[in-house]
Amino acid sequence: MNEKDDDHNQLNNGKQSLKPFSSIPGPWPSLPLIGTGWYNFYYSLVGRYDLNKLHEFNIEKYHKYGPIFCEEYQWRQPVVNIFDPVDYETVFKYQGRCPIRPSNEFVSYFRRSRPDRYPSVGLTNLNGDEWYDQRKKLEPSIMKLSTINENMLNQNEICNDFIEYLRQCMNPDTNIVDNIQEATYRLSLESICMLCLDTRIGAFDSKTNTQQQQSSSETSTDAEILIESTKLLFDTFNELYYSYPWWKFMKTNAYNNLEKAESMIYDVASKHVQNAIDNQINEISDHETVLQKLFKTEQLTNDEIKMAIIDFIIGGIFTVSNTFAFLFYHLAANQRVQDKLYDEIRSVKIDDDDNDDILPKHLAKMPYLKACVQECFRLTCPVPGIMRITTQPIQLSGYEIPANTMIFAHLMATCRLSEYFKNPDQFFPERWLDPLEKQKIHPFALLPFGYGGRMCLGKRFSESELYLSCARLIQSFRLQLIDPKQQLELKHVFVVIPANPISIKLTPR
Ligand code: HEM
Repeated sequence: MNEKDDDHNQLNNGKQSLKPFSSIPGPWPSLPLIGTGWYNFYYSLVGRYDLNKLHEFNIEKYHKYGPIFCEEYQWRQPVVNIFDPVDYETVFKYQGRCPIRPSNEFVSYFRRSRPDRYPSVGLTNLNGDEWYDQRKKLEPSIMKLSTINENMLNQNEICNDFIEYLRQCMNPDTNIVDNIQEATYRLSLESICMLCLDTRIGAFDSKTNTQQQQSSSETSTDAEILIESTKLLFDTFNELYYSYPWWKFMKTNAYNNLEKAESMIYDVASKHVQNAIDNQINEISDHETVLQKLFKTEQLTNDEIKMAIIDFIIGGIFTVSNTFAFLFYHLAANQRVQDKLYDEIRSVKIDDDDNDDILPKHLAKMPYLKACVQECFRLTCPVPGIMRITTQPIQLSGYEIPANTMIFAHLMATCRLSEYFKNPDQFFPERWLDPLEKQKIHPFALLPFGYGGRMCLGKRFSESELYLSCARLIQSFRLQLIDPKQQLELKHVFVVIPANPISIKLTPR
């Protein structure tokens, strides 16, 4: 969609039949100050509303009100909730040159209070021309396919260490790895640091169990501090984003934890970024790292580069590691799919198996692997939804939506509804490969990384990391659940993660 198209007012199409904004269904009445917040409060009293189960509650509301409903949040600010891919298409196609995503006010507030550290609130929290300017400077450094492909050999080395780390974690009698997420956090942290800094942060160096970490932070490595602080950060996001903003009036527990997590991440990450800056600034290497590319970008200060990389690290740990955990669970729970995937990997590597490395040329011949990752995103997308503020009047599900309206697109819920996906609870990668099945899926029904100008900056890197590391793991081990009937429960902590540790039996191939 170009700017000229954006100027076109979408409301002009079929205006006569539009229903007014005020007639959008939703909880009622809307009270002074708290709007329809009483609804969530009422359901929390009867045990149905729980911040960690928001993803389920949203599906309940869908069944009650339909694919579009309006709620009013603090100070009666209306929020239009949508579930229909047709409406997603409208929102994302008419978002203009600078799509507006409401910032995390609490992060912005904290970062503004530390101008000595943060030159701005960071790309994720910027809007308008300031966002556009930063995005144009940062995007080429991390979204280029050549950057991602050049990183593949490094990523293979990280996979060797990941596989070795799993061998160490495994119970030698049963081959069971308890809590595979502890390993996937390390994998995703090591990978994002390698991409951005061209340095190994040493995430697999020490195997400290969670109990030890809790009792003594001195035993934690830098990698463990980054992982634990990121977990704490997302926990506080959940509370600060979805609860009443008491933090604006006094420092709440959640806000104190946000300060603590942001500060710990800054201290550790900025030390590593500074080391990389000192070591690499004049280094000539066969490929340019993200850091070196950022250095070449005119008008980016050292502090801006540091902050961008810190935000890439924060963005890269939690989302990718939990996607890995989901993916390994689905493959362990679906032996038919895993066998088919293993056959695909073997057939691609059969003429070229000097070592276990998987390179872009191999990935290009692995459509089933890509379908497995796609299906994992559909069934268990770590980002449950995306918010936007409309930049012009639009129509959604036949209702008139004025400019400046807050929209919540419930991406994850859509993927779980039979209205949009056949047998939505089944892990069935073939739906993405069979042309007849695929054409029944709306192109905007699965958008794990968002869409358009504000789409995730880590999309390319995350996909390649997921493909490669998954292929390497399946090449080395058969994955099995200890209890084949074990259900995957989800927990909403701003993103969606497994509610309980996932234990997997890894039988060497
Ligand atoms: C499975 C992995 C990931 C998922 C599912 C994911 C998903 C998302 C989503 C849904 C958005 C919002 C897009 C929108 O508003 O349209 C986003 C934004 C963002 N992501 Fe990711 N992400 C992932 C990994 C990463 C990684 C590895 C990085 C590190 C480079 C990253 C960096 C960012 C940044 C910087 C933004 C803000 C972009 C902007 O506001 O312009 N993400 N991500």
